[in-house]
Amino acid sequence: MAHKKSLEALHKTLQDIRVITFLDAPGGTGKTFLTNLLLAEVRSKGDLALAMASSGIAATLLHGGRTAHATLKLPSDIAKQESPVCNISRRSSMAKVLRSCKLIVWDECTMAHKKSLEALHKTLQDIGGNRILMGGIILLLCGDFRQTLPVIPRATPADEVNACLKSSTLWFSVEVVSLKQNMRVSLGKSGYLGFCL
Ligand SMILES: Nc1ncnc2c1ncn2[C@@H]1O[C@H](COP(=O)(O)OP(=O)(O)OP(=O)(O)O)[C@@H](O)[C@H]1O
Repeated sequence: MAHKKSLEALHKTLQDIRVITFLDAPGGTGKTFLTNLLLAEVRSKGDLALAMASSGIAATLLHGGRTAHATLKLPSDIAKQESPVCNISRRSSMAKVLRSCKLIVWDECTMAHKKSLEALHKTLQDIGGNRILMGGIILLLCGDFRQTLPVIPRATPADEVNACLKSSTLWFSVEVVSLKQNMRVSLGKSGYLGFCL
């Protein structure tokens, strides 16, 4: 299997609650395929796995996926707030879901504002009543920084870089796993491979 090594590396980092795993995957390298495999693995054991994405279209590709804004109830003016949190109270049903969740997958995370990740971190700590990274819940971020960075209206490139996840203090806790083989091209016709390269 083409993803054997990446899957092993992912399994290893996903065991460690002291790190956030980032699946670095250029287009066509099988990120959606692998993510759905992991979601199915967790759910097949009867555990809860949440799937979300920064954009609606990416969310539709994940099994049971929803947008990050809808799932986490992120404030719409998150960039303007000093220290935002998700609009999820400790006693809400969503807090219950998050408390019993084994894995959270966030696809196209590179489009998210760094404050969204920080808001999730603070909210999970609050809900879990602890000071552990992400409240002790395993988080898998997926995306490709070579594609779209956060969209900040009327911003300079510097503002965009400053808003991106890599500028967050939480990025020091991120372990990167990379996918390199383009599965879409290698599985397709050789003519298409020539066209792409
Ligand atoms: N390990 C695999 N074995 C067989 N087919 C695979 C494997 N990984 C990916 N594929 C196939 O390769 C194609 C691209 O995979 P996928 O859509 O998961 O890539 P992606 O990284 O999410 O791409 P994009 O970022 O463009 O959405 C799909 O048709 C998928 O079924």
